[in-house]
Amino acid sequence: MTARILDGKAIAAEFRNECAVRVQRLKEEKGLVPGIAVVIVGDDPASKVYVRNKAQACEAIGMHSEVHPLPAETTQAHLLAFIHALNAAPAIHGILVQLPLPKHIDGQALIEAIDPAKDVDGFHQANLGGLITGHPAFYPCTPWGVMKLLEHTGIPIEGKSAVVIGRSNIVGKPMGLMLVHAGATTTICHRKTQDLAFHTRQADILVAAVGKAGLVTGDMLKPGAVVVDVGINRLANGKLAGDVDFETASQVASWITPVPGGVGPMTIAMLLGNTVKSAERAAGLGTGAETRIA
Ligand SMILES: Nc1nc(=O)c2c([nH]1)NC[C@@H]1CN(c3ccc(C(=O)N[C@@H](CCC(=O)O)C(=O)O)cc3)C=[N+]21
Repeated sequence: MTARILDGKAIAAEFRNECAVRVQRLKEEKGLVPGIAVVIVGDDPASKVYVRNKAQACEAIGMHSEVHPLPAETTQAHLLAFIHALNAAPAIHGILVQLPLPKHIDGQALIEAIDPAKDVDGFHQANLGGLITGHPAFYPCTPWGVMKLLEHTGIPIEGKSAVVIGRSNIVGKPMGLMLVHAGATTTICHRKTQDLAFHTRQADILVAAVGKAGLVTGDMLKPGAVVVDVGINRLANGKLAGDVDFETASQVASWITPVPGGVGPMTIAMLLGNTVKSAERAAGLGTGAETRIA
């Protein structure tokens, strides 16, 4: 079998176009421009690239975006005060604190300081907790983007066997919950899992979110599986690679995401979606179909 490419770049572009229409409607009907504030502490070079990409994506659909670069030695107290000010700013509908943060900063405390109604990353406890019952204010962008990719295959999730590799708070755990909500029998594997291949071979849907290049090879897959690669690993030669060995996996899978051009662009598109959603709520507009998963 040769897998079909699950083209995140194209699907993200389509979703961004839908967001642009919603931004236009907000402007015309409510005179409101959705706004996002990105706080970036220190000068991690990778973070700078991401933040620039996010800002460009926002501006391209007519949103307001502001980036607040703060020096690495900024204090926790200053950052908390900064976030409180953004919470109170009416022009700001989404607040994102770029991770990773310098070591002296308590990142969790910063995330909890964000108004959950502006937590467009979906990282606040109130939103991650809301995932349990299925009604958070915002879904975390990466797993939500994965759900959109799965939807695109047209393959029903209900009753399928899903395996997530990775148990992080921002990808693996919320991903597992979303798949459960969508009706998949779901296993979350992680570094303590005894026989990873035993589990992955059962998977109709496999999501790898570990950060280890080449972890998943074709021989570990069930023939016809849908394979979603969340990993972004910078190789020694400067190239990006996922957690999945594309060469062998694409011989066995029915659908597979590339890296780059798979999950990454979806993450950014979902961030825009969450910010537009937040602005729609502020304007008293509906929060219907676009908030549902799968
Ligand atoms: N508060 C916070 N929220 C985040 O969502 C967040 C964060 N911090 N810190 C860093 C990670 C990483 N992340 C990516 C988003 C898009 C691409 C992306 O678009 N990647 C392109 C390739 C980009 C390249 O060439 O480097 C692709 O996969 O095609 C990658 C990584 C969001 N993150």
